[in-house]
Amino acid sequence: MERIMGGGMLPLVLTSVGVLLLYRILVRLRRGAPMHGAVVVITGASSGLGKECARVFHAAGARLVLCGRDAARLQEVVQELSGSSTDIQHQTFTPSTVVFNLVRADSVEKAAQEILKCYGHIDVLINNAGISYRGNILDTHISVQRDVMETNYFGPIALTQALLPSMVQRHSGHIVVISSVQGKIAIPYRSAYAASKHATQAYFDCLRAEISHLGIPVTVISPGYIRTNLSVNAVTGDGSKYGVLDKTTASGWDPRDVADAVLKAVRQKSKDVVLAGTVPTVAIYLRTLWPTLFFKLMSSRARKEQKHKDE
Ligand SMILES: NC(=O)C1=CN([C@@H]2O[C@H](COP(=O)(O)OP(=O)(O)OC[C@H]3O[C@@H](n4cnc5c(N)ncnc54)[C@H](OP(=O)(O)O)[C@@H]3O)[C@@H](O)[C@H]2O)C=CC1
Ligand SMILES: CCCCCCCCCCCCCCCC(=O)OCC(=O)COP(=O)(O)O
Repeated sequence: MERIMGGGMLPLVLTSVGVLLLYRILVRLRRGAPMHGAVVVITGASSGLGKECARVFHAAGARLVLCGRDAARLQEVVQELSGSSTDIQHQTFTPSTVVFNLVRADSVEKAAQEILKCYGHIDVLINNAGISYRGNILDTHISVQRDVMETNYFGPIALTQALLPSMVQRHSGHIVVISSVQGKIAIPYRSAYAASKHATQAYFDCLRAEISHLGIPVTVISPGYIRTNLSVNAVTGDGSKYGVLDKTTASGWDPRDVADAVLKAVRQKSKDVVLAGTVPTVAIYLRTLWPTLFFKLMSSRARKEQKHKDE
């Protein structure tokens, strides 16, 4: 045996162990950061994409802090997650909840302190909460433009700025924001929403650059249509609720698939991710590479939509 090991087996064994180790390192690098025990804060966790993100991060073993305006609906999510057992490969933790309205600056500041008290620190902040809008600029009250901006832009950036110092102090953390394809291209009759998402993209791009040396990644995720109640909950030009499940929303991506992609982006610390089909992706490139054609297409889309409304 000694002769066999000495005469050729040893290099073979060492090479095999080396290859196996390399393989395990590559698999770990591909999978990205582990989520087990990570403290993950999710806003807008009571429904839609936020609720699905809660499900996938919970299953991955994260310690969740779920945020929303409605305490009862957040508790329902906690009950659902605590009762679920499918797909779970790790020890799981019962989520905590923090109830607050993103548009109220004082409540955001208080909520940030409450969030930090849950586990003493946070590892990942997922700014997901948001509201959409349907309307013609000519018929839209300026207060509606401001309200959408408060929910989708000022609220998330206020929460980010309130939580960031604790991440900087620990030299650790990760900021994530759910933007939209409409943070990259503006389509007619979505002025308030598209403007808030463009502002979101710009702010978090600046933040990424400013804190990259601190080892705190910033991930902007821009999905296309997702099958949620976003259009039902959208506001119109006079501030009333739109209340319609649009065909584009109803035929959108399954929120579970989008949540899986969010988990992957967080694990891999991706910087900017577009989760959309061919047409929106081509439209994003067209906006930069051939803007005159893009603007023509948008004008034609606006005319068609207006004609449809007039009929
Ligand atoms: N659905 C889609 O087609 C797409 C959605 N997105 C983005 O995904 C994110 C999630 O939306 P989605 O799940 O689709 O829609 P939903 O309407 O299902 O969820 C929106 C969530 O935001 C929360 N929210 C709304 N306003 C406030 C507020 N003032 N303060 C605190 N929380 C608030 C709601 O919580 P509650 O009412 O309980 O307070 C709710 O949980 C949004 O940022 C949206 O822009 C991006 C691309 C496409
Ligand atoms: C293959 C040839 C392509 C040529 C490109 C032509 C340009 C076509 C325009 C496409 C517009 C896509 C819009 C996508 C919008 C979107 O996905 O928004 C996601 C949301 O946030 C949805 O919110 P909403 O409230 O609007 O439902």
